[in-house]
Amino acid sequence: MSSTNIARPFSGSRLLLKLQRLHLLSGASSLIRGFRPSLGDSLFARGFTFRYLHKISSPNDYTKYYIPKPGEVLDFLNRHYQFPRKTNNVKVLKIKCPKCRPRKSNFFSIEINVNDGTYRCNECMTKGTWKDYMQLITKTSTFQVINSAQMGIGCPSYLSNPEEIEQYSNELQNHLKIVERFENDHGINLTTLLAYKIGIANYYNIKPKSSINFIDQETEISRQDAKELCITFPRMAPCFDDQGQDNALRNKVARIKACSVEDNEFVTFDPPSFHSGLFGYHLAPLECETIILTENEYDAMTVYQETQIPTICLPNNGYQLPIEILPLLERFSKIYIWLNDDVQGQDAAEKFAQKLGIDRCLIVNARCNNFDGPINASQALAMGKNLNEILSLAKPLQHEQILNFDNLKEAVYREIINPGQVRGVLSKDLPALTQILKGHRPGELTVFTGPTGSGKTTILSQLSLDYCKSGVSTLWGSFEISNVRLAKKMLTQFAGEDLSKNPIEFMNWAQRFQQLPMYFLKFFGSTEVSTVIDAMNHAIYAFDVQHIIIDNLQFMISEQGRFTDRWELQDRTISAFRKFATEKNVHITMVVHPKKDNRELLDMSSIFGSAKISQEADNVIILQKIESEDGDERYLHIKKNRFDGTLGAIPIEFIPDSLKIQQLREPRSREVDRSFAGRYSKDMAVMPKAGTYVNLSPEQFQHRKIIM
Ligand SMILES: Nc1ncnc2c1ncn2[C@@H]1O[C@H](COP(=O)(O)OP(=O)(O)OP(=O)(O)O)[C@@H](O)[C@H]1O
Repeated sequence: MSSTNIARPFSGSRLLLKLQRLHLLSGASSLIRGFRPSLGDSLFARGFTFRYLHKISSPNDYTKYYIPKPGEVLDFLNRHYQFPRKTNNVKVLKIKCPKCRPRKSNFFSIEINVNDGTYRCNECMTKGTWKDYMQLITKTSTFQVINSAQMGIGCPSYLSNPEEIEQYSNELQNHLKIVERFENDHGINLTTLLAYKIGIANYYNIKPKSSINFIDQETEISRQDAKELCITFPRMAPCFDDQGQDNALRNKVARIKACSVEDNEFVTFDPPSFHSGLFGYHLAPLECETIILTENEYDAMTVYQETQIPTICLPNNGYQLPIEILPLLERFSKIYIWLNDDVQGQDAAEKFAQKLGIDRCLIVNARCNNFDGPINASQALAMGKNLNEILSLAKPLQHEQILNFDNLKEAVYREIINPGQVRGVLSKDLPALTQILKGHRPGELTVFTGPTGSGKTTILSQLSLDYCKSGVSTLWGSFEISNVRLAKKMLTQFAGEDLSKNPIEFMNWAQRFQQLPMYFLKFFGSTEVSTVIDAMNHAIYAFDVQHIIIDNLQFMISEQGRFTDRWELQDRTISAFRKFATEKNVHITMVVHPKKDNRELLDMSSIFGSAKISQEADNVIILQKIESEDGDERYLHIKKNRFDGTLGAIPIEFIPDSLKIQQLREPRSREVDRSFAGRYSKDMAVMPKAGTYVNLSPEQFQHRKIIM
C-alpha cells in the first residue's frame, strides 16, 4: 500500500482551525492526545482517524447544547453530598466551590442555577456550564462502563482493507438488479444511491453457523468461510488528509454496515466495534446548519431524495445514539429527529432530543395526527405524501412538566394502536415468560431471587442477551463474579455451544458479540450506591441503556453501613433504584439473595430484608429448586406481576453445553410438577400449554383443575 494515500491522524494547527470551524473542538483535544504515529502500518493505524474521538467517556462528552432535565441539578448535588443553601432567588442555590481552598470566607461561594446548571464562584471567579460543573465534581473513574471489545472479546480493527472499503461504491453499477430493487421496492433512485455511496461487497459468515469446519490432511481442524454478497451502507466521518494536494478536510468511510442481499435480516459491521461515523454525513456541506436524523438508511435516503436536506440515520441497529458521534452533530443548530411514529420511536426521539439539546431539535411525526397516516418516511413516500409538508409540521419537544391535551392524545393513541410495544420486548428463548409477564418493559423493577448456586446469574445472563439481541441496550453490574467470567458465560450462550470444544469458531462469535449493545460496569464487590447510580446515569446518556442488571444487591452493599441497620441500608438502596427505574424509564433487574431458612420452596417472605423489597418491585421472580428422585427440578416462579397480575411457574431444564435453560416441554417428573402446582394452587392451577402454569381468571378459578 502506498503511504501517500494514507489518511493521517489529526495533527497541527491547521487542523485545529478547521475543527473550530466545524465546532468539533470538544473532541479535538482527545484526537490530538490519541495521535499515535508509532503505530506504523498496522490496520489500526491505516484506518481513519476519527476512531480517536470515542476514547473518552466522561461528562465532558455532553454536548454544549445539553440542558439538564427538571430536578436533575438538585438530584446530582444531593447525590454528591453538596447540600446546597437557599438564596432569595428560588432558581439560585449556594454551594461550596471545589476549586477554592476551604476557608471560612469562601464557604458556599458558588451560585448555581437549578434550572440550567450554570454556575459562578464569587471567590475564584470560576464559571461554567452544567457539564463543566459535573466534570469538576465527578471523578472520571466513576464512569467505569466498558464493552466486550474493551475486555478483549472481539476484533478491534477492520475486517477488510480500508482502501478496498472505499472502492465498494464503484461496484454498485455492476449490479443493476439490486439498483432496480431499490427503485421498485423503496422508490429510491440511482442518483440517491450514488450520493450515499451505497456499495456491493462480499462478507463472510454473516449467517450464524454458516461456515463449515473440516479436518484437513494434517488432521487439523480448518474452516471454510461462507461468502455472502452484501449491500454496503457506509458511515462517513471527516478526516484530515494532509498528503492530498489541497490539504482538505475530507469525508472518509469510518465503518461499513453490510446487509446480505438475499436476506437483509443478516447484518454485520466492519469494523465490528463502534467507530464514529454517520450514514450520509458527507452530504452536509461545511456551512450547513440543518440536518435530519432518521431511523434507518432507507428512511434517510427517502427523506434526502424528497427534501434535498442532508439526512443521516442512527449508526447502529436499534435506538442508540452513541456519545462518540455527538461531536459530529455539534455544528448543527437545527436537528430534525424523524423516527418511527409509534411508541418506541417517539420515546427514542424524545430521549435523543434531550441528549442533543432540546432547543435545537424538532420532532417529526409522520402520521401528522392522521390516524391511518404513514409510520415513517419510506411509508410516506409509498403513500404519495409530501415529505416537505410533513417536515414543516415538526414540533419541538415540550417541556416535561407542561403537557397539553394534544400531546397526550397523540401519545395515548400511539399506545392504543401499538399494544404490543406497550407490553414490552418479547423473550425469544422463554416464550412462557412472555406469556406470563407479557414482555420486558422500561420503567420497571424486577427482583430475582433463588437459592445459592441455583443458576440465577446463568438465567439472567441468557435473558439479558435475549433482549439485547432484540435491540435492548444493556448494562451489567456484576458485583459477585468478574466481568470476564460473565462475558465468557454469555458468549457460550450466544454461540449456543461450548466454544472450548470448537475454538476455531471463537473469533467469529466474538465479532458478532461485540456488535451487541452490551456494556459492563467495572465495579466489583462493595461499591457505594451513589457511585453506581452515577455510572448508570452516564451509561444511559452515553449508550442509551434500557436494561440494567445488578447482581447482586448484597454484594454491592456489603461492608457498608456497618453502623446502621443492614436492612435499612438495603431498603434505602432498593428505593433509590426504584426511583431511578421510574425516572429514567429503564428496566432494572436486581438479584437479591434469599434468607437462610430450611424451606424447600421459597416465598415472597424468603427474600432477604424487609417487605419493602417486594413492595417496591413490579415483578418478583423466584428460581425454585426442588429435590426429586431423578435429581433436582427447577422452576421460574413469577410471584408478582404488576402489569396485569398473571402469575405462574415455568418448569425449566439446563443444557450444560450451551449453559442455557429452556422451558421443559414434557414434564420430566409429573409427581414433582403435581406437588409444586398443588402447593401453589393459588398462583397456578392449569397448564394451558405444555411447560407453563398460568393462573386463571376468578371465574375460571372456581373450576380449577390440574391438567397434566
Ligand atoms: N438450571 C441449572 N441446572 C444445573 N446447573 C446449573 C443450572 N443453572 C446454572 N447451573 C450451573 O450452576 C453453577 C452456578 O450457577 P450461577 O452462578 O448462575 O448460580 P447463582 O444462583 O447465580 O449463584 P450465586 O448464588 O452464587 O450467585 C454454574 O456452574 C452453572 O453452570
